[in-house]
Amino acid sequence: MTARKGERYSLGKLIVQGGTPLEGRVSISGAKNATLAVMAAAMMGCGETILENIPNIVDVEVMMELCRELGGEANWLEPGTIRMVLPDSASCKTSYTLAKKLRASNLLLGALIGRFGWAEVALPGGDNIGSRPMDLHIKGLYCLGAELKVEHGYIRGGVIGGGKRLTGNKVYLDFPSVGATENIMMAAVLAKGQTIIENCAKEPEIVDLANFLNAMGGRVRGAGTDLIRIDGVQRLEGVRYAVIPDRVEAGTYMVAAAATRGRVIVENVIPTHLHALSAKLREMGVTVEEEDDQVLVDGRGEFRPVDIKTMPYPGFPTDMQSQLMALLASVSGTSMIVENVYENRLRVVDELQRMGAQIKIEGRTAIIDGTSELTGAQVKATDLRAGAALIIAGLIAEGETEVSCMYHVDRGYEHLEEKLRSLGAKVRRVESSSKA
Ligand SMILES: CC(=O)N[C@H]1[C@@H](OP(=O)(O)OP(=O)(O)OC[C@H]2O[C@@H](n3ccc(=O)[nH]c3=O)[C@H](O)[C@@H]2O)O[C@H](CO)[C@@H](O)[C@@H]1O
Ligand SMILES: C=C(OP(=O)(O)O)C(=O)O
Repeated sequence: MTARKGERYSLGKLIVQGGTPLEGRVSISGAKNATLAVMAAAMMGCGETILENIPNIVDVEVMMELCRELGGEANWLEPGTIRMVLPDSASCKTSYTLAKKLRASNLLLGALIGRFGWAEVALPGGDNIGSRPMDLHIKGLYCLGAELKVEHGYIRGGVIGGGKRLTGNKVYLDFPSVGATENIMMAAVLAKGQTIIENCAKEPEIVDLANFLNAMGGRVRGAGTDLIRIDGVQRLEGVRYAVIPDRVEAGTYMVAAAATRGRVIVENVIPTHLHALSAKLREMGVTVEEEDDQVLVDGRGEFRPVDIKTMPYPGFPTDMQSQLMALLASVSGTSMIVENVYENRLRVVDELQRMGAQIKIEGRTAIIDGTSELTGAQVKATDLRAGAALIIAGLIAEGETEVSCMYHVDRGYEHLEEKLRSLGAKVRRVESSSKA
């Protein structure tokens, strides 16, 4: 596949001309967060794995680089399809340089310890949206017999007393952490005996990972409920697998359609994954109709303000909160958003205020008074979803908005400009030489 580095590693800005309702159809790419977990798990298989429906985004590129750094192979076979293989001679070490670029590098911990009994991984990066500790991952892996130390920015360690295989056990998570559930699942799938993860995460990405591990020969049951049971197997085989569609990308286009008072059919989605968002949009007065693998969003009506609390799945996703805030900033009346997952995920408010949004923060709550018109301004993406929110705000604002720090957005949205332009949006990328 030809490199498209100019686009994917862009430091550029997005210029958004507001005022055009989005109309048409948009097809949703594979889920970033499912892809990254499945890619980590692919490194546990003996032989090559072919993954389909893979989005061409920066985080996927970095995960492929991490696989190569470990001594494996990872390459695009065609758009949407990658091939990965990690041999028995893998190094089990990831560098700070790569690991810091994304959150999901932390999933190599469970994958490597599960397969090789040992790992040394640099602490991950990802969005700066609040404290993102690894204590639940480490405690969970300790229950399976791995002793891990955090030293000099790395998590190092392996099976207590040496050896390659962990031992299944009961793990209770204090909070249903997505990453901790994924790491423990991967470590447990090759452990001796049975592991039970209680109060685990229930996100669709967890179910996708379980399906992938099972396709490789694992025995994982209960994914999607709050108790996962895993019977350890001796080995996993490389397979061919297609990841689920991205519910956050889908949700972003749904909100953009509503915000611009447009009408868009969002295709290649699993509508049940979008229920928390669809319910809120309907409560606002937006028409949302589901059919098989598509959702129609029609925003040509009167909107009411709503209140939102972010929660683990099936609650309202934290990853959709900023985008909805941009929409609510244009809805008359007072709406409230309570961010329960990350204590610092309201930083987008400062940027929306530059565009004239009337939003106050009290603790973890944003109080949005949607009476004033948004106006185009120079703003910066403070994280991936904040960037998406500012683009939505730009689409409804009067005049031109310049969203800088687009590298955040490039971590998670495939072909963003093309997709927006196909819906009639006036957007263009301008390269810049600095990250600011
Ligand atoms: C790559 C990926 O899949 N990222 C998603 C994943 O992130 P990630 O897996 O990092 O999110 P978690 O579910 O682990 O984090 C949720 C909460 O748990 C806390 N926590 C987490 C782990 C831990 O050991 N200790 C602890 O206290 C975090 O501080 C946070 O407050 O789920 C988040 C919650 O849906 C999403 O926003 C991210 O898009
Ligand atoms: C927070 C997110 O990503 P990450 O966990 O990769 O930082 C996100 O996808 O919104």
